Order: sequence, then C-alpha cells, then structure tokens
Amino acid sequence: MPIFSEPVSALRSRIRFQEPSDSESVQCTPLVLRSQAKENNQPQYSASRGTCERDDHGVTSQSFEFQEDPFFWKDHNVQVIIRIRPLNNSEMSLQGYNKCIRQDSCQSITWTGHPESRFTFDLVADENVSQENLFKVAGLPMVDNCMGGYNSCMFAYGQTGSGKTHTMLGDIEGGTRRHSVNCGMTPRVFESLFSRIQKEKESRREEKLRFTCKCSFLEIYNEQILDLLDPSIVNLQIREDAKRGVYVENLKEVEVTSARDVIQQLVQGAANRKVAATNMNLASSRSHSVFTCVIESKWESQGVTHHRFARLNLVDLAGSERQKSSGAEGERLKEATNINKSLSTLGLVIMNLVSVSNGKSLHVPYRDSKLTFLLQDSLGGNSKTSIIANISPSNCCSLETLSTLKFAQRAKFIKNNAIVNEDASGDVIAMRMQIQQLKKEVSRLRGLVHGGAENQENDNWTVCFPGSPGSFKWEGLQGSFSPLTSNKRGSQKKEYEAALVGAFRREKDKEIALQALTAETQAAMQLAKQREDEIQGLKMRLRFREAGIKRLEAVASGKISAETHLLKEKEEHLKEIEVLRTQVNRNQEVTRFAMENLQLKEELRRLKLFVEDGEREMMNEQIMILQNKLLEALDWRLMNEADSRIDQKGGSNMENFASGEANLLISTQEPSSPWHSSMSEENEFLRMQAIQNQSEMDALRKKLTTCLEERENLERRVNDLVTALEEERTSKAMKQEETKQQLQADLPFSSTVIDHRSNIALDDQLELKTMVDAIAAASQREAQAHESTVLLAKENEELRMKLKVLLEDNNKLIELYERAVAETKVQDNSFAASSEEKEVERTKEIENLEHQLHEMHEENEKKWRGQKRLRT
Ligand SMILES: Nc1ncnc2c1ncn2[C@@H]1O[C@H](COP(=O)(O)OP(=O)(O)OP(=O)(O)O)[C@@H](O)[C@H]1O
Repeated sequence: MPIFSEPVSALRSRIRFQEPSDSESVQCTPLVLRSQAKENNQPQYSASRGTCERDDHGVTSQSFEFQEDPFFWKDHNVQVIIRIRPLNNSEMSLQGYNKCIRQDSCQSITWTGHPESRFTFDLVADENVSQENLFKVAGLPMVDNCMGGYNSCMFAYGQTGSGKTHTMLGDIEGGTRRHSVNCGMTPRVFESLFSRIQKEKESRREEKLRFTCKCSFLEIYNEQILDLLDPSIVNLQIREDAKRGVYVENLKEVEVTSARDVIQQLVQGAANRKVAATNMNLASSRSHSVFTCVIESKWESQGVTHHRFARLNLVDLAGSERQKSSGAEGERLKEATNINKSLSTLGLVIMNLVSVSNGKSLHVPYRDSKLTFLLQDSLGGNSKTSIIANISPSNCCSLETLSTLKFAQRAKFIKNNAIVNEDASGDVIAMRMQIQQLKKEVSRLRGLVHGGAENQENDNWTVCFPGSPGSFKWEGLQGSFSPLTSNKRGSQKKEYEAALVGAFRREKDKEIALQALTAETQAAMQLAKQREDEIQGLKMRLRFREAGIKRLEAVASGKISAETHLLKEKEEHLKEIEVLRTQVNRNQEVTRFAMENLQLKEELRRLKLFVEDGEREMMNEQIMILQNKLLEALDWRLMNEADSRIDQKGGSNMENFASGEANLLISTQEPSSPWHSSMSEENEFLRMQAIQNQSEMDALRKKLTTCLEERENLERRVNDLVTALEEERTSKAMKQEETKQQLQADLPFSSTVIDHRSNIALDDQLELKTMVDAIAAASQREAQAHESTVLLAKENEELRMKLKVLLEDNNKLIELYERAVAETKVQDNSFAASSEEKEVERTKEIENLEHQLHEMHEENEKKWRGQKRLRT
C-alpha cells in the first residue's frame, strides 16, 4: 500500500504522534502514561537506584535518572545514547509485556536473550523519557557546541519503527515545542539556537556580531541524492574540495532567520520525503534524510574581523529491516536492499574507525555509500557527534535490538577530532604569516638543538587549516587560547616537531657520513704519500746499486781495495735494509688493514651511538609496528574471508543485517572483493581435496591389485600342491597294485623268496610313511594358504569398505564443489564451464572406479567360491 508523494497524508502520518485510534500505532501504554504523569509531577515511589513503578498490568519497572553531564563535551567528541521506545499494540498482542532488555542503570542496559549481554553507553533513555527531556540532555549541548564553532551532528539509528523519526522530527505540525509535547529534536534545537543567537547579538552589540544561517534538506533514496526543498532537482552529486570539504553540488540552500523559518522548511521537506507503509511501520521512512544548517558568525574585536562557522547535521536514518518481518516486496524490497546496504557500509565505516582509533591502519570505506561519504566529517572527522540508537524493548524485536546495541557499542569507540572553525583574518595573509612564523620556529628550534638561546619573542604565529576557514593564533607557551583549539594546535605542533626531529636526524646522519668520507680521504692521502715514499726508496736502492756497480768497476781496475768495497757495500746494504724496513712498515697490505681498521672503528663508533641514542629501540619498535600491521592485515583478510563465508551461509543480505553483527560487513561483493577470492580459495581447497581423494583411491586400487595377485599366486601354489598330492596318490596306488601282483606270482616259491618279499614290504612301508608325511605337509600348507586367503579376503573387504567411504566423501566434496561453483558461476562463467567439465570427468572416473571395484569384487567372490569348492 504505497503512500508515495502524497504530501498531506504522508506528512500527517509522519510528523504527528500516532492517534489512539490507529491500530498499528504505538499506544500511550501505561509506561507512556507514567512518563506523562511524571511531567505532570504526579506521585511516584522511589527505588534504591531509580524510580520503581508498577503499571496497570502489574508489570514493575525501574526508571533511572536521565540527566546531562555538563562537562561531557569538554572531553568527548562522540556521544552515544540509547532510546527505548514504549511497546506498541502489535508487539503487545504478539508477545505481551515480555521484553528483551533490562535497564540496569542510567548508563547500562542488559539484553536478556541468550547469552545475556550487558552494554554500557553514555546514557540510556527509557520509555518514560520525554521529547523535552531528551532535548535538554542531548540537544541543548549540541546548540552550545554549534555556537562555539564546532561542527555538530546528531543521527538517529535503529530498526524500522523504533522511533527515529519520532526522535528527530516528532510532531512538527504545531510549529515548535510550545505547541506539542511530542515535538522532536530538530525543531527544538532550532528554537533554542535562534534564541541563543538573539541573546548573543544583544549582549555583544559593540562587537557588531552578525549571524547567517543557511539550511538545506536532502534525502538519500536508493543511493540517489534528492533535494527535499526542491524536488525537481534529482540525483545530486557529492563533491569534495580543499576549501569546502565534502558538499552536495547544486543543493538548494535557504537562508533562515528564525525557528519558524526552519520549521517551515522542515515541514516542506518532510512532505517530500519517501514514506510508505510496511508491516513494521505505517509510515516508514524509505530514505535517509539529512537536514543541514550552516551557522556563520562574524564579529570585530581589537581591529580584527573574526569569522566563525559551524555545520549542523541532523540525520534521520532509514531503519534496517528484515524482509520477513517488514513484508517488503517489489519497490519496497529494492528500497530495503539499498537501505540495508548503506547501513552495512555505515557499520563497516564505524568498525574500521574503531580499529583506526586503536592504532590500526585500515582503509575507511567512506565512499562506498552516499550516506557515509556525506557524513565523512561527522564520523571520525571534525565534528562533535551524537548518536541516538533507538530500540524496541519487545521480545518480537530481540535480534534487531541486539544488533542496534552492538552497533551503538562500536560507535562509542569512534574518535573524532573536533576543532573550532574560526578565522581571525584572511586566509592568504594568515598563511603567509604562518610560513614566516614557521621559518622562525624552525630556526629557533635549530638554535635550541645547537645550544643557542631560545627566542621567546618570536614565538607568536598563526595557523590556518586548509579546507576550513578556521585558523588560530599561536601565542607561545604562555599565550592564552581556547582549549578547544589547543587539540589541533597540539597535533600540528607535534607534526612540526616530528618533521624537525626527522630533519635533524638526517642532518646528523649526513655529518657522520661526511666524517667517514673525510677519514677515507685521509687514508687515501696517506696511501699516496706511502707510494711516494716507496718510489723514493726504490730510487735510493737504484742509486745504491749504481754506486755498487761503480765500486766493483773500481775494484776491478784496482782503484780501490776489495776490503774497502766490502765495507762500503756492507754500509749500503744496511741503509737499504733500513729503507726496506720502513717500506715493509708502510706496505700496501698493511695500509689496507689500517684503513679497514679505521673503518671498523668508525662503524663501531656509529653502532655505539646507535645503541646509546636509543636508535636500536626505535628501530625495534618500528619493526614491531610493521609486524603488527602485517598481522592486522592478515587478520583483516581472514576476518573478511570468514565474514564472506558467514554472508554466504546466512542467505540474503537483509536477513543477515538484522540477525547479527556479521551483517555489518556485507559489502558490494564485486568480483575482486575478498568474498570472491575466498570463494576461489574454497573452490581450490575442494579441488585439492578431490585430487587427494583420487590419489588415495589410486593407491588403494594398486594395493588391491597386489593383494589379488598374491592371492592368485597362493591359489596357484595350492593347486600345484593338490595336483602333486593326486599324482603321489595315484603312483602309490599303482605301486601297491604292482606289489600285489608280484606277491601273487611269487607265492609258491622258497623261503628266501618270502624274505625277499618281506624286505620289499618294509621298503614299501617306509615309502608309504614318507608319502603320508608329504601329504600331511601339503595339507598343512594348504591350510595355511587357506588361512591367508581368508585374511586376504578380509583385507579385500576392508579395502572395499574404505573405498566406499572415500567414494562417499568424494561425492560429498563434489556436492560442495558443485554448490560453490554454482555460486561463483555468475561471476566467472568460463571457470564454471571448466569446473563442470572437470566435474563430469571426475564423475565418470569415479563411476569407472566403482565399476572396476565391482568387477574385482565379483572376481574375488568367484575365486573364493571356486577355492571353497576345491577344498571341500
Ligand atoms: N519514544 C516514543 N514514544 C512514543 N511513541 C513513539 C516513540 N518512539 C516511536 N514512537 C511511535 O512509534 C511509531 C514508529 O516510530 P517512527 O516512525 O519514528 O519509527 P522509525 O524508526 O522512524 O521507523 P522507520 O525507520 O520505518 O522510518 C510512530 O508512530 C511513533 O510515533
């Protein structure tokens, strides 16, 4: 029953608190009545930790105080609040008052399913918390943040029908909260904002404080951005640049000067929103809506024009839903798919942000959905973000509630880096000043490092951040500045310091390298000098030789005596020895060693420095970090693979989303995705197992053949023995016959003949005994053969059973494989085709094997029967 583009009816159902006559509406249950009673100061009775109340149905529940922490946003940039809505009619008719949650304190809640899980958040708002109370706790501080120049964002998350629109928009028909108790967060925020603006303007009149507020309202429907303030503009594009950051191109911006203006825009935009009836919600938002207001202020102080700005995003997300429960079909189903997909990306972004804040380096897939791309700054960026996770307490929504609680739990760990967006002067001037001051800062730090005096006077500088008009003035360590800018400044300072330390380290390295080079040059010069010395030595020796020759000539001509010559010779030899000795000392090899020694000394010195300066520890740390990164990458891969498998098993994406945490990892499943690779790996694994089974089967077949051969041999042997026995028997019978005949012929003759006959009988007896022994041995052998045949038959049977099990295994594998192949078929047709072919081949092969086995078995049986017959 689509209610599309019906502004009046859609708007009515959307922005008004459900009328009591509506059968599907959330009723003013006793709890709601209690909440109203509370607002009317009606008496309640107190429990130890909160307020204990009993409703008309006798159900007792505890109420806990819902109060803001005034210092929360000083130390935090992300706040997570759980809002429990009252049970509605259909839930009560299905599950009565049975609830899946139990609130334990104003911050903790227990999911009472199996196993019980306890969650802690910044705040838990039970069903008694009114719209006004929620605004005071969550909305007012956000207004303060915006006024202080912080980008702020509030988004409502939760399953369909959990109360997101009620929280963010509520009843806006009446205008502002003065008119309706159910008026939601957005109108209340703007009413408060404009009254603050008015007050500020009045109190700072002399500063010429001016405010400009521009608002826009968009929805992301089926991954398309539509302008709710101008529905004729469709499919808008998100852009990103250094100056404006992330923005929607051509989105209509309307200047607003009062809360009434804003509500007018809200009413207009809400009427254009895609709303439809589902089983879970009569007026279910089928899109994510983002209401943005940019608040700019300018004032003058001490001759400087200040410029501050803040972007306020109020987001009403579409609810996650299970097709089963929501009964989505056709267009609704397509919407639900897109909603769940973008919510999955949101979940993944949050999960990765949490990992990143834990020091892991992961890619955050902001661009995987329009929602996350647009909210990039609000998630892990420059923003103070409040997340309201809406849940239903009913047992009917147990799994969805658990899923929302888990999402909220993760979101708690997101770390944003919110800074005041303030600019004290023009960007260019500020940047020039920044460069100048940075230069001064560098020289100052250099001076510090080289022991120079610290120049405190030049310690003031201004930093401007590209991409936002914000800048801040560095006033030195003693300067006074907003504590809210100090975070950013601190991190910038740290970056500069890190860069500087890096530069100094490099400089130091260069100095060390220079020293090493100088040492090498000195050594080379020494070597050159040594060469010169060597040449000198050689020249000297040459001169000695020449002098020696001349002296010998003189001795030959008798000019000098041989004795004088020898003395002279001795003298010169001694000199030469001296020269050679010095040469040996300065020998090339020795020099090389000396140089090496020098280099080693240098290396040693460097290593000592390395250890002393803690460089070794640093490097170890770096190695550890790299190792951790590697492990994380592997973990991530494994996790993706596991999740892809879960996705596979869990069926459709939407059902998965509602049924647990794994749903948050569902990605677009592109062919190059980890899911695909894990499928291929699984296929590969199955293929390998099939191959292994095949080889095992081959081995068994071989064993079977050997067994059969052995059995045949044995049978042959038994047959031989049986034939031998038969022959023996016949020959024995023949011999006995012959003896008998001979005895009959010889009977009438003499006693010697009788003696001779008795001798023959003795021989015969001996022969008979030998034959009996032989027969006994043959029978024994036959019995043994029989035994081993029985054993072999048993073994055969076992092998056959094993083969059967293997075949069954193989069939199972083939089944698995076929399923995997069917799933990857769409992405890889060629692969599927080849898999099918292989499959057919394998099936044939298995059939063949079965056939062979059957034949072998039959053959065995036959042989066995034959043998049995033979034995009997
Ligand atoms: N805290 C609450 N107190 C009273 N009524 C509530 C509360 N929260 C939600 N409701 C009612 O529950 C019904 C569904 O709420 P709502 O439309 O805000 O859900 P939703 O989360 O925005 O759903 P969807 O994602 O389908 O758009 C509405 O009639 C709304 O008035």
